[in-house]
Amino acid sequence: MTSDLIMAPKDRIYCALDSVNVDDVVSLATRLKGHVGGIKLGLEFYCANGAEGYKHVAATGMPIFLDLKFHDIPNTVAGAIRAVAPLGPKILTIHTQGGPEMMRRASETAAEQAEKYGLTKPLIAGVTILTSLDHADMLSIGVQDRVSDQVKRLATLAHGNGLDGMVCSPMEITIARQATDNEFQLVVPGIRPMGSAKGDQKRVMTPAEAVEAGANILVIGRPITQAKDPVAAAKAIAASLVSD
Ligand SMILES: O=C(O)c1cc(=O)[nH]c(=O)n1[C@@H]1O[C@H](COP(=O)(O)O)[C@@H](O)[C@H]1O
Repeated sequence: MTSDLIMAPKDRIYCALDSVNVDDVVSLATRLKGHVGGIKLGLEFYCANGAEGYKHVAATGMPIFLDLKFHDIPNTVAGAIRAVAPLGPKILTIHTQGGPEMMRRASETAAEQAEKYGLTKPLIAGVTILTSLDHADMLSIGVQDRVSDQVKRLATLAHGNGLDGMVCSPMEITIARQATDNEFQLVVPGIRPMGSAKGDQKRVMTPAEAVEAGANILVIGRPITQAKDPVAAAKAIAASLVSD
């Protein structure tokens, strides 16, 4: 059995609201409330709107996954985590390729800051290999190993250096779980309901397949946000998830 922070199937879904428009994001976050577990704000939204924009979305009461994928030297990543910690995100991302010391510093800093501000420590999830990359892309940047082997290596490193979870494609869920433990939270983008466009995603599965494989959290953007009726799309995805 996987230790899971999530109770109802819909709570596994974090909808990626990738937009620069605060009003649009607040409006969609409000409409999705009760139908998904939370909202993911990423680089596009945060670069345009910063902490002030974040606070408008947080005011909807939706849990927020702040996905800024920090990737820098340990001191700089620790400083970035200190800067966003007071916002109280539920999940934060860093890149595992920043290495073991960076991951340890990120985790320690998140814990220190949570204590300082009386907040729950955010789940620090390490991004492994982006879901938009395949073996040929990895070869082009000099990584000879199969994607699954590299994800396994990064999973072991993340787990051993204080991270609470990791981001991987659905195709590596099984190998990531084997390399870690049942407490480790697997945050999984690259989710495409049957028949929806892959766009720039290369390593994908359906929501139900990903949950069956052991995903804790599903990150889903365009299949919900670009749907004619985003709430209906979110509800259909939640209904497709088998309750475990
Ligand atoms: O860290 C992420 O959330 C992430 C990692 C990854 O490997 N692939 C990936 O797509 N994501 C994010 O997940 C979301 C997926 O959006 P859609 O492709 O529209 O469902 C985007 O906001 C990405 O930034």
